[in-house]
Amino acid sequence: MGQTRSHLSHSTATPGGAKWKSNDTPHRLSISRFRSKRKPRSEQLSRNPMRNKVLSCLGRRKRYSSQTEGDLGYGNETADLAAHRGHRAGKLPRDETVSVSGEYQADTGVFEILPGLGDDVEAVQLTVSREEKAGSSDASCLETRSGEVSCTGCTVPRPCVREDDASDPPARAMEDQRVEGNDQNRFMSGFRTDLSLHPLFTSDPDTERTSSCSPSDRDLDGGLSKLNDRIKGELTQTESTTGDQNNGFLAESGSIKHPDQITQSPSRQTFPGTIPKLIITRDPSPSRSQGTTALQSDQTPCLDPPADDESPCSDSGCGGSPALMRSPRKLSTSSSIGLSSASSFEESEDDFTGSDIESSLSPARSLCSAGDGTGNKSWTKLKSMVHWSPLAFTLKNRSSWVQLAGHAGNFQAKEGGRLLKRYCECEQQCLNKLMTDSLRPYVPGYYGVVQKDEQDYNLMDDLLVGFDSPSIMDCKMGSRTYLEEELMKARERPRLRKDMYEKMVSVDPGAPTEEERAQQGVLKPRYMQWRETLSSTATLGFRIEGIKKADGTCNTNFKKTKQREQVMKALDDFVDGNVQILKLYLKRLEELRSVLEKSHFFKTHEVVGSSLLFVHDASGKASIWMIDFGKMVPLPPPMMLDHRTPWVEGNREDGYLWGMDNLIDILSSMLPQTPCEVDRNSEEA
Ligand SMILES: O=P(O)(O)O[C@H]1[C@H](O)[C@@H](OP(=O)(O)O)[C@H](OP(=O)(O)O)[C@@H](OP(=O)(O)O)[C@H]1O
Ligand SMILES: Nc1ncnc2c1ncn2[C@@H]1O[C@H](COP(=O)(O)OP(=O)(O)O)[C@@H](O)[C@H]1O
Repeated sequence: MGQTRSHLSHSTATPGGAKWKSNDTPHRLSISRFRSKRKPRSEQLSRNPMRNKVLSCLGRRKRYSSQTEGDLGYGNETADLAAHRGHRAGKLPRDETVSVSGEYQADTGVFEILPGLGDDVEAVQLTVSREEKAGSSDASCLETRSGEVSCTGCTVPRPCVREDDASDPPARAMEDQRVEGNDQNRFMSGFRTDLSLHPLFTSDPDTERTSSCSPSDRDLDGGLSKLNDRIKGELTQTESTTGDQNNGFLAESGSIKHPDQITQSPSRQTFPGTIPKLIITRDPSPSRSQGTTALQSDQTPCLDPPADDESPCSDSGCGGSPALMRSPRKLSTSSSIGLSSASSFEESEDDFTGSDIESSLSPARSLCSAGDGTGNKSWTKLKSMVHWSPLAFTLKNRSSWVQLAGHAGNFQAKEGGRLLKRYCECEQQCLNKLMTDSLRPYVPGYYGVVQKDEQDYNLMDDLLVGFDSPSIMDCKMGSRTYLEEELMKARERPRLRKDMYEKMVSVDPGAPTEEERAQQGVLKPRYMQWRETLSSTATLGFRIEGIKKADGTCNTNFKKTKQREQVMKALDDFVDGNVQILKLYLKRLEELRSVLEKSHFFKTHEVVGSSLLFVHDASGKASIWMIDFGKMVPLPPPMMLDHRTPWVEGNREDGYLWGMDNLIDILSSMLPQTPCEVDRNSEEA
C-alpha cells in the first residue's frame, strides 16, 4: 500500500558524465550534442481574419456540473450513475444524424451492434428524432437517438491528484515575455495588427469587440452557416474504421545520453512568439511593478457565471463550472488520473497514498504524490495499483486503462478495447473527419456517438489495448492552450474562476495579482497563460501533463517542468533509459510530423489542448497517438495554418509543429552519437 518508489533515474547518475547504467538498459554516453532539426518557418499562408464564430457552436465539453466524490469514482457504481443523471451535457441537436464510423450503412437508420462494445452495448441507432427522445421518460430505458450502453462493468475513473510545490518561485511576468525571434509584422500583414496591443477587458466590451473583430455580424453569420453546412456534409462521409491501433508499434535498440550530460546548444530554440498582454503575473523581481492587472475594465467580472455562458469546446469555459464555483476545493477534473475498474485494476481508495493537490480531498482520497519533475520530490507509487484480475487475462482486448490527465469523469472504459468519452461535438466532428484523413493511423479509431444514462459519449479505441502493463505519457502540444474564441469571450464577458485561482495559489501563492487576490478569482485565459509560462508550453511548444510507468508509479505534477533539461530528465525516466524505446518514439514522431505537414485537415484546423499519448511496454512495443480533439476547431476557409508561425491574435497559429520540432530535437539529443557524429563534433569543437 502506498509504496514509494520512483526516483528520476538521472538522480543516480554517475557524476562527471561517466557512463550510466540502469538495470539492463544500455549505457548512456557522456557526449553532449544538440541536433537542430527545426524546419524553417514557412511563409505566411493565406488567412482570413474573420472571427470564426462557429466555434461557439462547435464543441462544448461539459463536466458533470455537480461532481461529488462519488462522481469521481469513489462511490459505488450505482451511486455514480445516479449522480450522472441530470447532468447531460453537450448534446447533439435532436434531429442530427449521428454517424457511427464504419459500422452502419448510410440512410438505413437501422440499429447495429458495435462489435467492439461487447456485451455492454445493446444497440446503436444512427438517427433519432425529438419525438423519439421525448417519449423516453425513463433514464434507464433505451435512448433511441444513438443507442444504449448498459451499465454493466462501467465505472467512472478515479481521479489522480496532483501535488504542487508551492514553495517554488513564482512564474515570470508574462507581459514582458516578448521573446526573441518574434516578427509580428511578417505574419500579420493583412490583419489588424493592433489586436495584441489592446489591453484586454476594456471598460467597454462593445468597443473591444469592434476593435478586434473585422467582419460584420452578417459576415460572421454567413461564415457560420456555410461552415455548418460543410460540417453536416462531412458528418455523412465517415468511412469504415476499426480499432487498428496496433499499427503504430515499432522496435529498435541503443543507448540514451543522460540528460545531465547534455549541454545546452547555442542553437537552442526559443519561443519565437509574444505572450499576449492579457496576463500580468507577478514577478519576483523588485524592479517589476506588482499588482497590475490585465482586467482593465470597469466591468466587474462575474464570479458565478450563468451556465450558458461558456467558452467553446470547454467543459466550463471562461465562465467556469458553477458547481466548481460553489465548491472551490473540488477536485479539478482536469488534474486527474482515473483508473477504470472496467479495466483490470482492482482498487480501493484506501490503497492510494500521497497528498492531494486539490486539498479539499481527504488524504485517503489522494492518488499520487508527485515531484515536480525536477527531482525535488520522489514519486509515490499509487498503490499496489496494478493488481491484475485473473479475469483480465481471459478477456480479449482489455487493457489496464488509465486516465492520466484531462477531466475526471470524462471516460468510461468498455470491454472490447474501447472507451466512452464524454461527448464533445467538436471532438466528434474532428474524429469523424480524421477517420478519412491521412492522420487516421495516428488517432484512436472512432465509432460514433453512443448514449448511456442520458449522457452522450464518443466511442473510440482504447489505445492501451495490446500493451502489457504499459508506461504512458501525456504530452500536451502547442504553444497556446486556449482558443482565440475563449480569449475574445473573456474580454467581452470576463468571468472569474475561483477554482483556477485556487489551483494557481496552490502552486504558487505569489502568482495572483493584488486584484486577483481581492477577487479570489482569475480569468481562464489568465490561468491558462500562467500555466503555459510556468511549464514548457510557452518555451518549447509542448508540456508533459503526466507520466504513469509500468510499475504503477504516476506523476502528474509537471506544472513547473519548463526547462529543456527538466523535460529531458522526465523523458529519460519515462523510458527508463531504454534507447530502443526512445528510438521508436523518435521514429513515430518523425513520421507523424511528416504526415501532419501534409494533412489538409491539420492545416485547416486550430489545434489547441490536444495531446500526444506515448505508450510503451516491457516487450519493446512503443507508439504515439494524437488524442483530445475537444479544442481542435476548423478555420474559416481559405485560412490555413503552418502550426509553426508564432501566434499573434488573429492568426490562429497554435505552435503545434513548432512544439513537435522541439520534442523531436530533444529526443534526438538524448540518443547516443554515432562515431561519425562524435568525429564531426570534435572537429567542430
Ligand atoms: O490542467 P489544469 O491546470 O487543471 O487546467 C485545466 C486544463 O488546462 C484543461 O485542459 P485539458 O482538458 O486539455 O487538460 C482545461 O480544460 P479545457 O481544455 O476544456 O479548456 C481546464 O479548463 P476548464 O475545463 O475550464 O476548467 C483547465 O482548468
Ligand atoms: N483513446 C484513448 N486511449 C487510451 N487512453 C486515452 C485515450 N484518450 C484519452 N486517454 C487517457 O485519458 C487522458 C485524458 O484524455 P483527454 O482526451 O485529454 O481528456 P480531456 O478531454 O478530459 O482533457 C489521457 O491523458 C489518457 O491517459
